[in-house]
Amino acid sequence: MTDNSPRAQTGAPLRLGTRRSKLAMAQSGLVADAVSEVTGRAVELVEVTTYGDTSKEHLAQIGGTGVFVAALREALLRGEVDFAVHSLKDLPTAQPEGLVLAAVPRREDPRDVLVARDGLTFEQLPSGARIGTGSPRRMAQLNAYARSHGLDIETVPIRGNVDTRIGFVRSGELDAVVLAAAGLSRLGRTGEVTDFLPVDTVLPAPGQGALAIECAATSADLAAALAELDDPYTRVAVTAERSLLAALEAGCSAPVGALADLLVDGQAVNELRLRGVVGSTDGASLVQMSITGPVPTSHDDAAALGRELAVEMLAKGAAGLMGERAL
Ligand SMILES: NCc1[nH]cc(CCC(=O)O)c1CC(=O)O
Repeated sequence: MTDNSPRAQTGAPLRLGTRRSKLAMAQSGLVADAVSEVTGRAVELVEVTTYGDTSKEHLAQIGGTGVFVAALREALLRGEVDFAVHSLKDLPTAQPEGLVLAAVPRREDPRDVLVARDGLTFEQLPSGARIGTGSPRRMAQLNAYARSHGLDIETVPIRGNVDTRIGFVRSGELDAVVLAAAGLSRLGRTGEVTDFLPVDTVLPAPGQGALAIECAATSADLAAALAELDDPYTRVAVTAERSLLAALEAGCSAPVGALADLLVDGQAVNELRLRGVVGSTDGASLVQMSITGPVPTSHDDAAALGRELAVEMLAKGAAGLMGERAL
């Protein structure tokens, strides 16, 4: 297949559709530079306004973070932009017809972090500490950890961009907020992190820390060029994580955590481990399991690992824990 669109032939700048938020602009800017390098073409950012950017409603009520993605995808399908960059963890697991995930670049630190007042770590938070997070996944795991370690914390539902969320701590309204390390790193704000939460305590969202570069299926030449930015290990890991999420039939704001990592024995990478968790937001019940297999050599094999873990988690009651949410 060749790319017959006029733009492919003119050498005009490639148009990167992006949301206007600081995080989206930072992510798009990083990818724009990398794409310029591999294609030898200029890349221009085209702002696309999404319903999620303007709505004051609670995310859960308007259908999860997927709303941010929809407008970008429509712009791609209409040919108004040539490619788009998403946070992979915000992408619905079903790949829409007409669009391809051209690349998943090497993932950043997948962990969640704490930004707390007075430089406090999670263990140093005082009794009764109020921790802000809008994520049922983070609530479930923080509350479960607190229960099993005799800590007294309160998770407080919040939403908003990174500035808004950290603002709750700076204003003294909350003792701490939980954010993704990758987002803060891309914003150059890692210095504000007061604790990196171990993945054994809080397993990140499927795909957290990874970006997805998407274009129209008809832009075959562009897709091939973008594929140079793909990191095969990251792709395999996030494919397993997202397949677990899909097989649990959970949405992107469900209380599901997943992380696949490569186990290295000596010099050789020889196994992929996939860990998954589902919990009730109060932390009273948690299903946490892991599975290990040979490093998948295809996306299908990676997806199979995710489905296998989902079957085991469902057998341990995972479905009942997601049932408390409509999404
Ligand atoms: N839900 C919003 C969102 N989507 C992606 C990131 C951070 C970047 C990433 O995880 O790749 C964030 C912010 C956060 O969770 O703190």
